[in-house]
Amino acid sequence: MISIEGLKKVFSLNNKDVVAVDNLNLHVEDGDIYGVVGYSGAGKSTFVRLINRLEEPSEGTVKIGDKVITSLSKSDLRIARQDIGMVFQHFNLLWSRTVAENIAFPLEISGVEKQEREKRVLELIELVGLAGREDAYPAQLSGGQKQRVGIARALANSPRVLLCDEATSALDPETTNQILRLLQDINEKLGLTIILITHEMHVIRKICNRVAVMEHGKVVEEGNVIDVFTKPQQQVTQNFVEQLTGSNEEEEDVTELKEKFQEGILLRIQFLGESANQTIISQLVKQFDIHVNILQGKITQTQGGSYGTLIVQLLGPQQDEAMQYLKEQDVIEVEVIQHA
Ligand SMILES: Nc1ncnc2c1ncn2[C@@H]1O[C@H](COP(=O)(O)OP(=O)(O)OP(=O)(O)O)[C@@H](O)[C@H]1O
Repeated sequence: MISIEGLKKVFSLNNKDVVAVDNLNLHVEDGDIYGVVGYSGAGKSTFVRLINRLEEPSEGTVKIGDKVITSLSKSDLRIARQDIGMVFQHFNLLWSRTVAENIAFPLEISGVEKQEREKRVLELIELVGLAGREDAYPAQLSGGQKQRVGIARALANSPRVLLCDEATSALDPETTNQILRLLQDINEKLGLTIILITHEMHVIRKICNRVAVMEHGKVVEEGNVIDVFTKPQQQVTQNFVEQLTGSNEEEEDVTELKEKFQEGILLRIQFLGESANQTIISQLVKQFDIHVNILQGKITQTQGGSYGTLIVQLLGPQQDEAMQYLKEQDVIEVEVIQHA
């Protein structure tokens, strides 16, 4: 488990103090893919760099397993860092070295013998899907392939923790999805704990099981992804969730929908993540003498189930009974927008 207590980082800039990370507390369980999301300047990059002491904290402790990282001497820190891989937004590859040589680099530093090194490099190349490209130079690779090299290099010393600092932010959407799938695969295959920093909520949605939202150097909200997505508490979290659900636009549309669909009952159904909710609409149509007119909606999948909203119109003799049935289901929340 990773345990972070009272972490603080103050930079001094033109004789002014900038508090980048401010009394940050966080607990990450083994095997988590833990997402940290926040707007630019929230302190995410500083935070992730404090974990392996690429930045020295001003205050606080970072504990990984039974090692207090923040109290280690420089030489002990070097050894402890073999347990903490890191992936960067701009890959940070060595441009004059081939793919295989880039991946071998951390193994050379930790003194692994040549034969063992070559074997490990081949395993890693296979793992990240770069077979056949071992002799290419970074300049000859696509962005996604460069990041695969970055990931393989980060995994070279078989770390227990992988820190990803905006690992997909320089990539197009399709490549982002491939890299996220690779991270998920590695998490499952190797049981690796991943802390992933991002400003993109869809990255959190795709692969994280837990999320922390950062603002002004602090964690302002945290929890299981599905809980935070379905019941965001803070304004900043609501803004991030709206990136995915488009609920901002939805509010504007509701007035129009009410005018356009004046018959029957208009309902907003919020799906709360349980997989059981997926057949609710079809069950409704089977059980009651009604028509369901789906007017608007966005349902999306997370690691914890589906969530999102649907706006529907119920029409027919049993529309009230159908509405009552929906209200009794505890895997959804139902709000009556209009009842003719
Ligand atoms: N080396 C530094 N010296 C002075 N101030 C810094 C330094 N590094 C970061 N900061 C400041 O600390 C704050 C947090 O920056 P940080 O880069 O950690 O945020 P972020 O959430 O990662 O944002 P971004 O995604 O834009 O990098 C910002 O106000 C930034 O200007």
